[in-house]
Amino acid sequence: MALSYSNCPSISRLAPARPKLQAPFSGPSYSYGQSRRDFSQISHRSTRNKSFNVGYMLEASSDLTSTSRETLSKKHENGGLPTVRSDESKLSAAISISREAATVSITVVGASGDLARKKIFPALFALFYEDCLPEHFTIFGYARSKMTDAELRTLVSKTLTCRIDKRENCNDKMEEFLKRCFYHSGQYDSEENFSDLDKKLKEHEVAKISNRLFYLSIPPNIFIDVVKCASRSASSSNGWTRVIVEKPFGRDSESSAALTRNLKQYLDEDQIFRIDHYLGKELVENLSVLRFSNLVFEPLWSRQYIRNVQLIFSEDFGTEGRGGYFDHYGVIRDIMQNHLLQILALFSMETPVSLDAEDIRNEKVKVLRSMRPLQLENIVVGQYKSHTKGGVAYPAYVDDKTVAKGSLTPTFAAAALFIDNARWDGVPFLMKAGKALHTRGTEIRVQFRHVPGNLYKRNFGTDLDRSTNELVIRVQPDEAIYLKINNKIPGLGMRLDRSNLHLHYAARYSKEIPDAYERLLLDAIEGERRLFIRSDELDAAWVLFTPLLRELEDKKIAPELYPYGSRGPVGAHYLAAKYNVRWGDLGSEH
Ligand SMILES: NC(=O)C1=CN([C@@H]2O[C@H](COP(=O)(O)OP(=O)(O)OC[C@H]3O[C@@H](n4cnc5c(N)ncnc54)[C@H](OP(=O)(O)O)[C@@H]3O)[C@@H](O)[C@H]2O)C=CC1
Ligand SMILES: O=C1O[C@H](COP(=O)(O)O)[C@@H](O)[C@H](O)[C@H]1O
Repeated sequence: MALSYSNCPSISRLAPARPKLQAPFSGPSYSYGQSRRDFSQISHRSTRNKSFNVGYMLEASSDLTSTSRETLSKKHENGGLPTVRSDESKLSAAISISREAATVSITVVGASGDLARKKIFPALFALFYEDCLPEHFTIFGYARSKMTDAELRTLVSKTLTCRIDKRENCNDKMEEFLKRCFYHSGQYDSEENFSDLDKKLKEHEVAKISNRLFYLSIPPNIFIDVVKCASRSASSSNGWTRVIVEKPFGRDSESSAALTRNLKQYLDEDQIFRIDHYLGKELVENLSVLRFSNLVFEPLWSRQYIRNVQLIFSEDFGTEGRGGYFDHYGVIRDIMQNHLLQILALFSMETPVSLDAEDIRNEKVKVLRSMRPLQLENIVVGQYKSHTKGGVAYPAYVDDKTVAKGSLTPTFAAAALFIDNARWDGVPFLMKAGKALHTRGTEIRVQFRHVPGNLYKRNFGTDLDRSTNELVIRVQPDEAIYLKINNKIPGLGMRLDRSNLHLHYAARYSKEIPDAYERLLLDAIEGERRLFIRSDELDAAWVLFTPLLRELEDKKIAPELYPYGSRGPVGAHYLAAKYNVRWGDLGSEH
């Protein structure tokens, strides 16, 4: 059955970008560009917007033949709104032909591994299920393990699931998807093996243009070998070649800079898609919408009204199975320096000029560069120890055989960070991240200041803090946004209580929320870079954490032990108390 994109959900999330200043077809890597998801919006947009949609569409159509590209380019240069209007249907037709004229080959390097099985193949299937993959696409698994195509398909099929709201034809769809999956076994440092892959990819690239996406789902020590071999022996000869790089992006400023330098020996920055999957989470993406499209929030978004901001990550399981990796990095590098810091940057950045990837990333870099590097007195580290509960014995971190004996690696950390700019001067941004805690969840909590001269302060008793407003963005699980307000309890008396204005996603939206990897894979295929980390962002992030990480290691700071399944070390409460903050209770809406 021929596939079409027609059912792929239109993405109102991709708002029109600013017109590009450079020529749309310049540069070494083709930008297959924005999706037909954008094109589906064209007819709803104003004439004014159409002018930059042309730029957008031109970029999108970089896989057109040169003649049609030139024709489209000329139309753009003419500034030609009238032309655009009259030629809209021709343009759409040309673009749809162009899409048929390109194959996208997706190679998952490290296909035998955990992430590939758990996240990448299921995300690709979900995109296929939603008709979001191009008509001509092929998926190749690449790793050292010996496997046939059939064995890969069996491996992959075990983790595929169908969308809960659309179960029809699920098995057919799975079969169809699996038929497009192939496997090539090879070494990560063998150009010859990548040349063989190249030949196999070519056999499946039926369209005129071949675009290639490599997903590096492998340990970081082999990133460069793979990039070197893939770029020399298996990059596209007439379309784009992009590489998704998984974290960790180094261990500190130096190693991260070295990684970037080495990647750039073989790739241009715009071919590198550094993934932080938290940026693909629905509520993280919604942060900007909440802030910049609701008048009620943005005016309050500063030191004037916000007392503190909390970014809390908690997992109710340990490092099971990933101790080897984790012990080399620890929770500060694994969660704080990337996932939580990225959320912080989006939360606190100034209004970008537009929703264009570069404009957003410019603002993120600015705010990161306004932050104070973390200091030892503003951090508490912990490590889980064994604990028996209900007759079940839970292991200590150091019981993991892949973890070094006597390891001091933190599995928990709490930190106070500060942004030294006019908007946020003096506001503590508190981060807390831990494994093997009592619950699983990620939340952003915004505690507002007291109401000055509050007429009702008598009604709150002595604990004024309980009467301040709090905005909670529950990133996961059970996505929700709620605002804690004070309210009069109905009746003849004047008693107040705390109530929540509540947006509960499961109740409000029937559609299942896509996994972060789906969104990010689709963006990478479409050349949308907004949710990927630029190298200067990464540098700025490491500057904040590197001195502290070095000090922790040099001074061999011992983590405070906490029982598996507990709420973490008490030191985290002392740290918060130092800044007059009480941690929000994750998952609790009271
Ligand atoms: N798993 C997860 O939940 C997450 C993982 N990541 C990152 O994604 C990447 C992949 O993670 P994950 O799938 O867990 O990793 P794995 O440890 O499962 O490794 C993936 C594959 O790489 C090959 N490999 C493993 N170790 C080595 C080695 N020392 N030298 C050469 N090849 C090796 C193996 O394939 P073969 O032997 O067949 O060649 C393995 O199947 C990593 O960078 C990780 O940090 C990021 C976020 C979450
Ligand atoms: O990047 C990582 O993220 C996972 C948590 O991701 P989530 O989407 O399940 O919240 C974490 O378990 C892992 O240690 C870390 O490397």
